[in-house]
Amino acid sequence: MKETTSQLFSSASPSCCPPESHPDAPSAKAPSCDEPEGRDMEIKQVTLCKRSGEVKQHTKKNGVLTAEMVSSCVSHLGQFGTGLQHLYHHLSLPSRNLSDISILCNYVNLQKLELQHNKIKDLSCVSHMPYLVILDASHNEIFNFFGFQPPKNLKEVNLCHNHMTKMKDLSAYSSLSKLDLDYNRFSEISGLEQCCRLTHLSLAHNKISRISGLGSLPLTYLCLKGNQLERIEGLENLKNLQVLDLSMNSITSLSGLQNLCLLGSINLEKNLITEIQECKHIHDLFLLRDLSLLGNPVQEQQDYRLSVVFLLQHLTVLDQEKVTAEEKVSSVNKYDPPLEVVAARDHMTQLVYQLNQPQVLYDSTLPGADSPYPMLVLTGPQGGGKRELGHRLCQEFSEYFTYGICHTTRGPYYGEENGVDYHFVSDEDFQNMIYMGKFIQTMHYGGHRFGLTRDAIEDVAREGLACCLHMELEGVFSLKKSYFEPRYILFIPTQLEKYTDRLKNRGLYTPAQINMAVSRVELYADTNSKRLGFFDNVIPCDDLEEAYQTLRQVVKEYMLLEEQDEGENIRASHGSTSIGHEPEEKPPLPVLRSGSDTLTSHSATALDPSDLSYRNYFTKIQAELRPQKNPAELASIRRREQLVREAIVGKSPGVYSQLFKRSAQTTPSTLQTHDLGSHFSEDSSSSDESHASSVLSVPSSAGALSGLAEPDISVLGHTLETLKDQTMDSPCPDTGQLAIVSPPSDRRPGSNVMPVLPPIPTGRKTPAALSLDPSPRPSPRPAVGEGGNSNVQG
Ligand SMILES: Nc1ncnc2c1ncn2[C@@H]1O[C@H](COP(=O)(O)OP(=O)(O)OP(=O)(O)O)[C@@H](O)[C@H]1O
Repeated sequence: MKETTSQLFSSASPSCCPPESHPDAPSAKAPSCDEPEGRDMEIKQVTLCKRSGEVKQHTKKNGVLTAEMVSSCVSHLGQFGTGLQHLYHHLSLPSRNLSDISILCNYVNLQKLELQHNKIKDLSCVSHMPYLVILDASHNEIFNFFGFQPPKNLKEVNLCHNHMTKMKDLSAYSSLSKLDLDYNRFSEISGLEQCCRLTHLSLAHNKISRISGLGSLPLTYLCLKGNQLERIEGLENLKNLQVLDLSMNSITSLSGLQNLCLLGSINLEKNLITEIQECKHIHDLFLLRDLSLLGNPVQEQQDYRLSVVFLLQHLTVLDQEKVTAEEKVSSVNKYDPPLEVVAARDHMTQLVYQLNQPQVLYDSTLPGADSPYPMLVLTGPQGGGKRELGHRLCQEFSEYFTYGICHTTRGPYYGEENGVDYHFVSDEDFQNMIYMGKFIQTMHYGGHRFGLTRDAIEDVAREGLACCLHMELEGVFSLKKSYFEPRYILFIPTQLEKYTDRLKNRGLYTPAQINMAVSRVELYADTNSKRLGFFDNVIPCDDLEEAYQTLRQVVKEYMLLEEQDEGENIRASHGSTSIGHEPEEKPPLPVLRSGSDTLTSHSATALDPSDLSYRNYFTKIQAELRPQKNPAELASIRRREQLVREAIVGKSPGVYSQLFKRSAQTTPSTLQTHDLGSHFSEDSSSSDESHASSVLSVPSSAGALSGLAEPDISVLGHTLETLKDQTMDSPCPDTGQLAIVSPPSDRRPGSNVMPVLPPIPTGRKTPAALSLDPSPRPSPRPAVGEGGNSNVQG
């Protein structure tokens, strides 16, 4: 179309709008609009050009750009100037063998000029194009960097594949936003500091050995591919950078990228990065989605891909391959497995090695899988005082408890005795014990291994005592997967400064160990708040004396000692309501309520007390695997039932219910995010929430929720009915009063004895048995004291 009318041809003419008519235009000799000769000449030239291909050919050979060629290559008609003349403003002359384009001095109105793949050395004509916005002179023979006066509006310049060696000050090119200078011979970046609009800069395949001169440019894209860089530097202020290509250099470290928080893509292919740990430098770049380390030595490292995916969990593409969800999960499970995964793996390991042992008749004092052995597990962060409290408890209640001694590979602290505090063993022995299937659970902590053997519990049981243990959270998770069903009491520091000081005063730990211990407080608090009833009780341990008083109170109530002392009849009433339980069958010793006594469920089959098979460990697991109500539902039901019970027995939420405040809105939603495995362990004990606060006077922390939930009428109706039936059927034999007890669903499923069972095994606690014991157990004693009393690592 542009070649059909002479009028339009004339629009492309330099004569239409002389440079002088534009205030910004540099002085250039151009015919004025009034000059009829100019227009005539142009029309003539173009006509000539159209008629004679020969002439055109001839012009090309010379490499001199002619007006005819210009006329045939202009496009994009637009209105221009005050008079709104029609002008072409786009000239495209690629691959014309041009070397002389001086004629373009006359084309002052061009806005876009494409001259790629020619033989141009001189671009000075551009000085006459005040309106030029885009210039592409790539693949030419230009030596002179920006050898023209700055067009005011010049935004995009492509000078790739030329022969330029030195950059110059471009502060006059204030509109410049995109600059491509690939394949030149620059050895230094300079002169760009004032280009305050420059967002795209490419200097690929030059000879740059150091990144400099970028100041704080607003770059969003930077390519320095194929240079001679050895380190990443000078980028720290490029806060807008989103895409960075540093491939094909000799870079060894990712240091220098850590502040570029908008980076979304980094190409570091074909460099010399050897360490996976280098990824830590870009770990905090939360917008980073695409990273390529192809062709780096680091790729040969074992588990390279999983490690990188783990370190950079926001990545969606690594080494040009999509990061899959499976890879993300596997990497987390490998390098920072959730507690459930750690516990499941540990449980599986111990179980497999145990099953691998030649099957022998085991002379066990422990009750069978169907009647759990009473255990008390004190848990909490290291050095929180649980060990001291456990020892003290075992001293005061020595008739009922003694200390279960774990194995550890760590050396004894000053004052610790082998066989009293721990069985101190070598790594090799510990590993052998694993192979021999000795452990019920193990865990790594602080570079050492800890483990509870079946024998350790057996030793205590043989004495007719209940076993008291202390362990970290992972141990609890693992133990919950076993057939033991202890009571779990969490000791948690609520004043972190005080806790830190206590750890420091012990003089046993390095700052890193202290940091780790302190950081784990949150883990415990989180577990408590997100897993209803996971712990049976939570006791703050900022003040050890107070904590101990609470502990002994809790334990007394577990064992119904107070009720006995005070002549109360609650225990008797429990006995009287037990199905198939004769009063004379009551165990002679106080009892510990097991963690699952209070399992509250609406599944009749799961709670049928006459179903003895339920108590079988494997049946229990199968039952857990069956589809069931989701934890949020169960928790909600439990809360509501508890509300009813509390209302009936006239109990208000206990003092510790406020310890870890939770909101009714957040807890269920968090629960829903747990995996199925975590529900299992939770279900086996979570009901203790209701039990702890309904039957015990010291409620569990989970009781905090009790006042928050809106009662569900149907559930309340059901619970009220159940309780009514119970109380009607269960007159207290001693007092004749109606005893308030938990509904049958609150008891250990299948229990045919008191709901507070199991009993401490008494069979072997006889003087004879004790006197036959060749190595009487040392009496429990306080553990390593506080206050830094000359603690030396053994
Ligand atoms: N079998 C086990 N399973 C899990 N955790 C265990 C086990 N045995 C001990 N632990 C726990 O491992 C952590 C480190 O044990 P260590 O004996 O070194 O602690 P500590 O410095 O003496 O502090 P604490 O007074 O809490 O025991 C402690 O929190 C301890 O309770």
